[in-house]
Amino acid sequence: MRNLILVGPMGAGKSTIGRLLAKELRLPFKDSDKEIELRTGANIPWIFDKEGELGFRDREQAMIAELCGCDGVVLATGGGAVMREENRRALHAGGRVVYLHASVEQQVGRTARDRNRPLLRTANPEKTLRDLLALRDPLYREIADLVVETDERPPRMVVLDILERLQRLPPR
Ligand SMILES: Nc1ncnc2c1ncn2[C@@H]1O[C@H](COP(=O)(O)OP(=O)(O)O)[C@@H](O)[C@H]1O
Ligand SMILES: O=C(O)C1=C[C@@H](OP(=O)(O)O)[C@@H](O)[C@H](O)C1
Ligand SMILES: [Mg+2]
Repeated sequence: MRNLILVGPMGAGKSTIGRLLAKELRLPFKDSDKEIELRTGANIPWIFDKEGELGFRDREQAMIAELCGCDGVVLATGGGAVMREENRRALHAGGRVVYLHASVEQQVGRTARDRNRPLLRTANPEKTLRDLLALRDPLYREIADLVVETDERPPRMVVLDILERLQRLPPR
């Protein structure tokens, strides 16, 4: 399989664990959101403000298509990447897909201090995360080769679990 791709909700740890996995595997690491920021020179909240969510999703779709065409990279996606069917197809075809699962309670704790997620600027971020997870969880599962629990486990332990379970996956 060409790439190793992380999907899952905000605060699951895709960016953190992707970086550690890439280091461990000595592969390049790409974070779709970071690549969009590098390419545009703007941060994610600014893009949402100026272009709306639709503008961001179009940029995200183009970036996912490009990054899924790479060979031998670890790729962290944004939590909403699975919302578009075109992205799900590209991600599934682009390599092994790992769904990093986190409970809503853990997501709340891990995202509370970070102002960089425009979708969580709501009166009740916990409800927002719960509603998004209800909608997206089946989509993460639809394309995942592995579902990995991240609740109450430090990133290093999640990384070791992924590496061990990847070895035991049958070929697709
Ligand atoms: N397994 C974990 N246990 C505790 N904290 C974590 C874990 N994974 C990530 N974090 C922390 O949660 C926050 C969000 O992680 P991040 O990698 O940005 O998530 P994502 O990219 O999935 O939104 C960061 O502060 C990170 O250090
Ligand atoms: O869930 C989402 O729709 C989003 C998740 C974010 O990435 P992380 O999942 O890395 O926080 C980022 O792409 C954007 O703010 C939208
Ligand atoms: Mg991230």
